[in-house]
Amino acid sequence: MADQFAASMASVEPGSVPALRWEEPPEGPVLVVLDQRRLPAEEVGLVCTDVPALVDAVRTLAVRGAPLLGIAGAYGVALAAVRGFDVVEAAELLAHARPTAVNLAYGVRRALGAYEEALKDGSGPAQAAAAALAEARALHREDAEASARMAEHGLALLEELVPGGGFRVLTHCNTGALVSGGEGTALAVASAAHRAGRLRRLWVDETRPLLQGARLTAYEAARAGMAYTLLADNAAGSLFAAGEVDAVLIGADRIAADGSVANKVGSYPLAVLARYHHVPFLVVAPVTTVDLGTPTGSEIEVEQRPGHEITEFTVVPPGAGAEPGTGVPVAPLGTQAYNPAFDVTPPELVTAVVTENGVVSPVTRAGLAELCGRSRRGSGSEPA
Ligand SMILES: CSC[C@H]1O[C@H](OP(=O)(O)O)[C@H](O)[C@@H]1O
Repeated sequence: MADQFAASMASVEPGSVPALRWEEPPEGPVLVVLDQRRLPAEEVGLVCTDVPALVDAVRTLAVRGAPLLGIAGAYGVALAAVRGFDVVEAAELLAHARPTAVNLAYGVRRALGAYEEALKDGSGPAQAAAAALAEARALHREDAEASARMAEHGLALLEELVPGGGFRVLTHCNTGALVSGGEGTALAVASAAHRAGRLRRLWVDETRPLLQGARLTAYEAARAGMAYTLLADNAAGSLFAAGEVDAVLIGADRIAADGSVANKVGSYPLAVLARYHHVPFLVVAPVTTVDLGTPTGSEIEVEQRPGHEITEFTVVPPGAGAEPGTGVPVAPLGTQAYNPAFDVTPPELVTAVVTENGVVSPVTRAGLAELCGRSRRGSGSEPA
């Protein structure tokens, strides 16, 4: 199965990488996720035959990125239902696999809701499982559509904010097709600018400690043929000082009702740099990442990850395992490490939030609520 998936990857158009796919082999349905821990060296599919396997893939960031976590969570509920596992228990495990990205709980709730609704309407377990799968597929499609519309709105905003020559855009972490049913969020805007011949340079923060930028954004940018340059996170300040950045484009894991943005750690310092250097700081996220149930940024739970991600340098070589703690120590044994996966940027440092329903700038509670209100499926959601 994994080989088939890898083989299918080879034929994938540059820039559009299937980050996950539902498969129905004779031995029973599975969710195959592209193991992002092994990129860029290997394109290997991780075959999840049950929910614990998917939960482990989420926790170890084999599958990652807010919108994709929502899609994976929804398929996970469907997997539990079609394989006759305890669906409510599976939903609980999935929704709490990682705390910060609101999309995960949202996707789980979407599929669980469809399953329970079907049972309430008198359907049997098989039909209810089919309803959960249909909802996961719907969420997958919706996210792809949202990605395309975010790219349109984001490109139009860049044209407005950065008139004249091409854009030199700095991005952090990874926000492309690897986090989405489509081409992603912030990186989808950069891809649209690239296709329009307007992307002069994509500055790619390596994004310590898990190097999503160096490993994943560089991989996606190279496949798409973008003009990109990788930099150490610490070097971003000197790029701003040299006047080399026209705009910052980042994604989000949870946007609170007041417009506070939780995103990969290192986003907040970029917002401060952008403000000091009068550079637009743009957050690109679907409305499913806006959580009107969380009033302010101080209520967002920021995931604290294991210290070995900081004290060891871990790159999964081809064919090797991806077990935690298999890295090369870069600090003395026993070193304590502070390793928040995200930080929170206050709304006053965000120039605009770009969603599939449009742009809000400045970022206000009312503006966000209005954008979310335009959605068919409603906005963000209370955590499951
Ligand atoms: C647009 S979702 C991508 C978002 O998720 C990343 O976090 P992680 O790699 O830990 O899943 C990062 O915050 C990105 O901005």
